[in-house]
Amino acid sequence: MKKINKSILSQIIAPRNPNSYKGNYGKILIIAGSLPFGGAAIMSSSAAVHAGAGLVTVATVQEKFTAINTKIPEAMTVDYHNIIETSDAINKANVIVIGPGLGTDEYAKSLVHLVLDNAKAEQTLVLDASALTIIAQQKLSLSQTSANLILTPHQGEWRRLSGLDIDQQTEQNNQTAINKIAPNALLIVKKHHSEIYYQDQVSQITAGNAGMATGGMGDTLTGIIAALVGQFDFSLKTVEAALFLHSFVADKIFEKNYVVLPEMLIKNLPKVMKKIANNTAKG
Ligand SMILES: NC(=O)C1=CN([C@@H]2O[C@H](COP(=O)(O)OP(=O)(O)OC[C@H]3O[C@@H](n4cnc5c(N)ncnc54)[C@H](O)[C@@H]3O)[C@@H](O)[C@H]2O)[C@@H](O)CC1
Ligand SMILES: Nc1ncnc2c1ncn2[C@@H]1O[C@H](COP(=O)(O)OP(=O)(O)O)[C@@H](O)[C@H]1O
Ligand SMILES: [Mg+2]
Repeated sequence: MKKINKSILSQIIAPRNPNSYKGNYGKILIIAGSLPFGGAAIMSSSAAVHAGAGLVTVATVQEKFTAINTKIPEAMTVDYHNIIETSDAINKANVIVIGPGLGTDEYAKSLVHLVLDNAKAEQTLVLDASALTIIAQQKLSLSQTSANLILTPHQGEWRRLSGLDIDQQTEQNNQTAINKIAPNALLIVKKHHSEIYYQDQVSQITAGNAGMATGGMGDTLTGIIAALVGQFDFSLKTVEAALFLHSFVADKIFEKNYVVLPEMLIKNLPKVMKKIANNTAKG
């Protein structure tokens, strides 16, 4: 299994073109949150904004708009109960994230169907958390969508999707399972030293720490992945860089802190990315 190290960061994260504007850095739509899980939508969208996404829209329940607007004024909001506005936002996005804090009720299920039915080839779709649980419960096929697919289950969600118990989640078994579920998808199995499976290539990050074992850390990762794909386009390397960046920033924080909270990680993203981009520029 290939190990992903720090060098991946400077292969992807580059200085910005002086003549660029927000439209050059990705339109991200994050379909997330529900009454009990407002924080997931906040952490995912805040991570996307701080990792450099040009425009971020959160589709969620109206009750959470004030919290989102207060915490992340950069992000726009759409009421996901308004199907016309949500469909329009799906059409306009470069990257769509669905699942963090969405819950698994009938309405959440209909949103997962809406996205799977409407995502287009030039878009990237990140399926996380509740969306993965819905796909597993309903045995939904992922073959009808032509978008680039990124699945980000933790080991418990991967168990639901693949039917593999955690001690059976070996490289070989995971590869066979993703080839059956969605052969063209990029799969991240999240754990200590997360693994990436994509078109017969398997890689693993060596960064990451137990301080990250806190609610919202995966929601944060989805925002970082979306932001990097929005800025640097979909590729295995872009997703490897996003996964590594998440744990790399967390490791720096963990040197001096007992736990790594999503907010601490998110706040550090612009500075760490600037340092990487400066090094990239130096060659
Ligand atoms: N502040 C918030 O709004 C938060 C909302 N969250 C949302 O809560 C919903 C439920 O997600 P959960 O992941 O909590 O619950 P799940 O029920 O999907 O997964 C937890 C189950 O997986 C098992 N498991 C095995 N290996 C694991 C691993 N490496 N990491 C995590 N669990 C593992 C656990 O033992 C447990 O049985 C999702 O929509 C999620 O996005 C969470 O992200 C936490 C924070
Ligand atoms: N002990 C650990 N070592 C390294 N990374 C960890 C550890 N615990 C959690 N993480 C990382 O934190 C994130 C947790 O994701 P997830 O379980 O989906 O969180 P949530 O749904 O609460 O946002 C994953 O990226 C995972 O790899
Ligand atoms: Mg999660």
